[in-house]
Amino acid sequence: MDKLTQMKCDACHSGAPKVTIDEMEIYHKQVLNWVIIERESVQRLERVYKFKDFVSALSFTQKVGRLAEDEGHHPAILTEWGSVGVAWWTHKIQGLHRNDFIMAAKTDEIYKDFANS
Ligand SMILES: C[C@H](O)[C@H](O)[C@H]1CNC2=NC(N)=NC(=O)C2=N1
Repeated sequence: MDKLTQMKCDACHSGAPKVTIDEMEIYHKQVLNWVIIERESVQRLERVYKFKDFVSALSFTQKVGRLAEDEGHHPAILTEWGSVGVAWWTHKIQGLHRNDFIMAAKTDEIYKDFANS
């Protein structure tokens, strides 16, 4: 199984396939801190990251935003004092695509720079 952090997102299009249950299980093993949750009939990946203050939370948010722009795939983000909630799903297919697991893994990589601060 290739590492999600080394993959690039595919261009999103409405005909793109959602991940199968088997793929979901395989990919989820690399992003175990994320939950797969269905909201308004759309499956998504969600994780809440903790920070020492708002400035750190905002800095992390900006880095995730830059990653999203670089990959052309964007999250829902809730930035608060001390925490940032991130959700990944693919709007075009109203569900989970491999892109979302790639982005969750890359979001975890960004957090490594903050985890011990
Ligand atoms: C035109 C643009 O690339 C597309 O609309 C992209 C933008 N970012 C996206 N992000 C997410 N999460 N899902 C999408 O379907 C999506 N589509």
